[in-house]
Amino acid sequence: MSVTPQLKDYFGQLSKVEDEIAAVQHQIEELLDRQQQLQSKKHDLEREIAKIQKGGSVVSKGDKFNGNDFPWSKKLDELSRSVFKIDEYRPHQLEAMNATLSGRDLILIMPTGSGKSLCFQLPALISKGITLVVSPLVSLMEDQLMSLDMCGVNGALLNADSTKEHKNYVHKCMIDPHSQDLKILYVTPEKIAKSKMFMSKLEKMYKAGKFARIVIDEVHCCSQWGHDFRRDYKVLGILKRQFPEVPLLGLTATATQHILDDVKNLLNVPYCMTMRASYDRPNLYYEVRRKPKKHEECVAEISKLLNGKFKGQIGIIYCFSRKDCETIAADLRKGGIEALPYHSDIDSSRRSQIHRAWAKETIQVVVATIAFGMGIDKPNVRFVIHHTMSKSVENYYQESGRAGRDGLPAYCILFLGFGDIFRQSTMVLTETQTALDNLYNMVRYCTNIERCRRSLIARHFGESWDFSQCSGMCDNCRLKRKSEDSSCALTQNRDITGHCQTLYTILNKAASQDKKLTANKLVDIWMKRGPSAELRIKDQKAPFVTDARCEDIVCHLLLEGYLREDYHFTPYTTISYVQPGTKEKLVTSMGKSIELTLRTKEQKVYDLPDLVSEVKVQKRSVDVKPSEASGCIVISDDEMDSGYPQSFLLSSVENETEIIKDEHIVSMGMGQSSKSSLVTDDLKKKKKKRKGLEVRKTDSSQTSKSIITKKDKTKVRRKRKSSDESDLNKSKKQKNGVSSPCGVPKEQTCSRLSVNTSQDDSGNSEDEFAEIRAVYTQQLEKINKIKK
Ligand SMILES: Nc1ncnc2c1ncn2[C@@H]1O[C@H](COP(=O)(O)OP(=O)(O)OP(=O)(O)O)[C@@H](O)[C@H]1O
Repeated sequence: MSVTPQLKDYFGQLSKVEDEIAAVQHQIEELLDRQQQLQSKKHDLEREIAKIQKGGSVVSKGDKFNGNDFPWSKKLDELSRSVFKIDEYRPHQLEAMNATLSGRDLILIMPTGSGKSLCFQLPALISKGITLVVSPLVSLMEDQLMSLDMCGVNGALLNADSTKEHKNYVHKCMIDPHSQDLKILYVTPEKIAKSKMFMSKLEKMYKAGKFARIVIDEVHCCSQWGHDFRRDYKVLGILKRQFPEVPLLGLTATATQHILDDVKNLLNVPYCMTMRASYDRPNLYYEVRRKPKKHEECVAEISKLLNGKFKGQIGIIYCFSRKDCETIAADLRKGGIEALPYHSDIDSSRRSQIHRAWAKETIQVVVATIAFGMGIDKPNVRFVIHHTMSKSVENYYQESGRAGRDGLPAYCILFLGFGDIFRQSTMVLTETQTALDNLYNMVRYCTNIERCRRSLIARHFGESWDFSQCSGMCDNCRLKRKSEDSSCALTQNRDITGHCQTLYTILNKAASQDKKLTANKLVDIWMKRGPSAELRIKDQKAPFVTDARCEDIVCHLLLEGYLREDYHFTPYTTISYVQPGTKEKLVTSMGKSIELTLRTKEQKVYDLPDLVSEVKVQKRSVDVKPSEASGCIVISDDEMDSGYPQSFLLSSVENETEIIKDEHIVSMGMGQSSKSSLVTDDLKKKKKKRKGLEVRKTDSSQTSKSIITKKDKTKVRRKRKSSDESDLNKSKKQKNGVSSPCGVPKEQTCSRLSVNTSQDDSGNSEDEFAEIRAVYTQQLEKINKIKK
């Protein structure tokens, strides 16, 4: 299609508007950050003032319900101790219970594992009559009934499997004004939606003055904008319409403002009270890792975690499919890890068996689909690993939130794989209108390399949260903290317009041959490899970036609308192809430029052979300097100038991602072959004086060289200790973590680089996690101080 002047004009205007929107968006982000900081400061100041003025009580919205002077307060305290064995309420529990006991309709939003159930279970014992609890899963209700039973509370469940006798008993309790037996009745939403008989019993219960409270668990399921929409939840509005006098309590861990408004309308409680606890789970450490391309490598990385820093600890690995669960669990078992799969194809008795084995800690890890979900109430889950990213931020928050319910540090590690984006998108495509947007928001969370992950989650749920409170409890903040020691900016924007144009050329060439390309195939053709040679662009050179970077670019272009997914349905599967997006003309005709934020320095930790202590990165090769076998060597500028040590030229070391191995070394300067002969006495003396791990930049007369010197003996020793015997024997070839500026062109190398431990659990993981624990403890102290 030719571009007419009018069209050109419109495109020009569109481009300007888009630029302005981007600029405004940037300002909004900055202002929101500032707002978060100010609000947090404001709350701290208010607390301090309140402490002084009121002898410690905190002014907050829920204050009205915060007291202990309600008619039921004494009984509430008694029962919490005697029945539930609880000495102290958690934040918002008391306010929520007082509000619902005062007859207020309330939606309570508290993080996973924060104790929402108590907020209706305890009031149920105080109120006259029966509390009706609508819950989405029978297993969830059964778990709760089991715990209630252990506390001596009489609860019941009605579902399709209930026997006639059980139904009769429950119906009798519902309508008999004298029966005080039953306190809590659990039903599925289907029961409300489909059983007229049950509704008539509820009417009678209402008339008999025995309808104490309506509780809707996982209340976000009402909204089709939510991540867990249940059709039958939509009819629950009937409850408040039929029983307006009965207080309603909605519970959820996740609801954006938009979902909340929707839920309130659907439930016929548009003006009900909302209590929202912070989404932040300060004890959870969030991290996103790039998923290794090969399945075996990914399993190896996970095994390393499970046998390393998570050894002896209990956790969950979430996978995309049932097949993935089976394969990964089997592979982990081969490596000696007690892992079992859990998914909906496994029959329910076996599932319960696996759940019990995990709960009793006879297995270390459950490798599960999201079927292993709601209602998991194990307090000491120390890690949740996502082998495949979740389909929305809400899902991720819920799934990862199963870690650390005891409040102690726990780790949430997500492996982001390029292909997983498309596996998920073809899956969620037909779910709800917003499913794809939700997925793309999740991808945005994963690909964000700048912002604090907990503030990204908080922002997603519309919460103002001061990200400075994270202080290193997510990978991005940790890197930021480390980079503050160096003089380099952590990120920089790169122009990727040329790459985008190349991709358009490839896609258009494919279209002209009536072919469609998946994202992976597009990257292959762009990288000039794979079978579809006829689609390669003749004059185009393979981009001088890694696979990973190519994928980042495609991903960014998708998220920003320069590319789009185009789905194709076959009788067996759905395929996602990539097409130019709606913004194609902006780039091809209007000269619009596109930028992508990248890390200035790839703070990757490399496994270097022991021969290497120093790396100088050039385009596709890396010059290394030999070290002594211990890996502890100091090379000063003088030594460099004096011609020591020899230089090795490494071949085929791909920027950023490759592990540098001995076989990469194709030449050694000046024929040096014995590493022991490389170490002079003088050097040995010097190395003892130095400590720390740093990268220095030295300027020779011709070029500026990036040099990494590895000086931390203790670190190296610790690393060596941790690797097994055979590794030690092979130590001439492997495992000596040194940070490298690989991938950064010479002129962009930094004077100091720090180690990205988020990518490394081989060497100093214990140090790293000790550090995280220390940060966490500090935070906890801060929080406790504020609370007091
Ligand atoms: N005040 C408290 N003190 C100590 N433990 C508590 C307190 N309140 C609740 N708990 C315990 O915390 C655990 C989690 O509570 P609960 O299952 O109610 O969480 P939840 O908020 O409903 O989580 P989810 O959203 O994941 O279902 C339970 O074992 C519960 O007994």
